[in-house]
Amino acid sequence: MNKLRRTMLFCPASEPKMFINTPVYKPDCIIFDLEDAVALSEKDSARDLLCEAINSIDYSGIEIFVRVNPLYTPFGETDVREVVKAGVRNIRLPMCESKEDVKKLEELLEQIEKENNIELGSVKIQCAIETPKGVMNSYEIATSSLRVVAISFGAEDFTRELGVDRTKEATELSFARSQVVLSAKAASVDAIDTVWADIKDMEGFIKEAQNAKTIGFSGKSCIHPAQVKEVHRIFTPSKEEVEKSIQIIDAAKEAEEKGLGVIQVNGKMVDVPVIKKAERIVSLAGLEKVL
Ligand SMILES: CC(=O)SCCNC(=O)CCNC(=O)[C@H](O)C(C)(C)COP(=O)(O)OP(=O)(O)OC[C@H]1O[C@@H](n2cnc3c(N)ncnc32)[C@H](O)[C@@H]1OP(=O)(O)O
Ligand SMILES: O=C([O-])CC(=O)C(=O)O
Ligand SMILES: [Mg+2]
Repeated sequence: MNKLRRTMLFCPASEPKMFINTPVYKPDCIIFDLEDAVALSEKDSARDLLCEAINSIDYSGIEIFVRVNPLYTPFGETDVREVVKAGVRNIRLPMCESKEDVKKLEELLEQIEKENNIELGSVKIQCAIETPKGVMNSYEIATSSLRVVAISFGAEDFTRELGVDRTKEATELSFARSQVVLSAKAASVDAIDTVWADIKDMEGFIKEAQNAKTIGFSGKSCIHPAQVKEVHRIFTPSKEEVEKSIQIIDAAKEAEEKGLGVIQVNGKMVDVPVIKKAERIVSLAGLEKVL
C-alpha cells in the first residue's frame, strides 16, 4: 500500500467547466472520461479538449486517470495515443474481459512509449471489470501485466449484461464485488468499487460505501463532488481506531521484549494477525495524515 486511492472522481472530458473544478474537491484520483459520459458526436472534440487542458490545470498531486474507449471501438486507440502523448500516465480500460484485452493495451502503450521517448512501462493501467466474463477472469486480468495497478468494478454495465435491475440492496452484485476484491488482493493491486448513480440518495450511497470498505475495497468511484468527502470519511481510519492500533503495537513490542507470545489488550486477544492489522491501520493513517 503506497498510494491512496480512496476516491476516483469521474469527470466527463466534454465538460471543461467541471474538469477545471475537479481539484477543488480534493479526490485522491480524477478519472477524465472519454467513454460513456461523452456522446458519440463529441468523442473527438472531448479528446482534443482534454489533451489541450490537462497540462494547464494544477492538479497538485492528485492522481489522474483517463477512461479511454475500449480498443475494439473506433476511438480507443486514438484516445490512448493522444492522451499519453499529452502526458497522461494512467489509463482506465473499460469493459476489460480477459488478459488478452490487457495485452493489447500493453502492446499499444509500449509502441507509444518507444515512439515518444517515454520511459518504458511508465504508463499504468486500471482494468474495469464490468461483465460476467470479466468477473470470472478478474484474477488473470489483475496479474496480466506489471502495469496493472488496480481493478475496478462497474455495476451499471454488469447489471445490464446480467439482464437484471440494479437494486439498492445490491444482492445481485454481492458475489461479483467480492470476487473483484479477492482477485485484486491476491494480485496485490487496488480494488475500486463501482459508482452510485442516484446522486440525491446520499443515505444509500453511504451504506454502499461502508459495505465496500467492509468487504475489502480500497476505494470507490464517485460521480459527484458530494460523494468524495463521504468516501474519505468512511475509508480514513478514525482517531480512536488509530489510538487503539498504536496501543496494540506498543503492547506487542513490550510482550516481545519479555518473551511473551499471545497477550490481551483491553480484554481482547492480541496475536500476530491482530498486530498486523493494527500496523496496517497506522500505516494507512500515515498516508492519510491522520497521525
Ligand atoms: C456508469 C458510468 O459510466 S459512470 C461514469 C461516467 N459518468 C460521469 O462521468 C458523470 C460525472 N458526473 C456528472 O457529470 C455530474 O455530476 C452530473 C451530470 C451527474 C450532475 O451534474 P450537475 O447537474 O451539475 O450536479 P450539481 O448541480 O449537483 O453539481 C454541483 C456542482 O458540482 C459540479 N460537479 C458535479 N459533478 C461533478 C464532477 N463529476 N466533477 C466535477 N464537478 C462536478 C457541477 O459543475 C456544479 O458546479 P457549480 O456549483 O460550480 O455549478
Ligand atoms: O466503473 C464504474 O463504476 C462505472 C461504469 O462504467 C459502470 O458501472 O458500468
Ligand atoms: Mg461501464
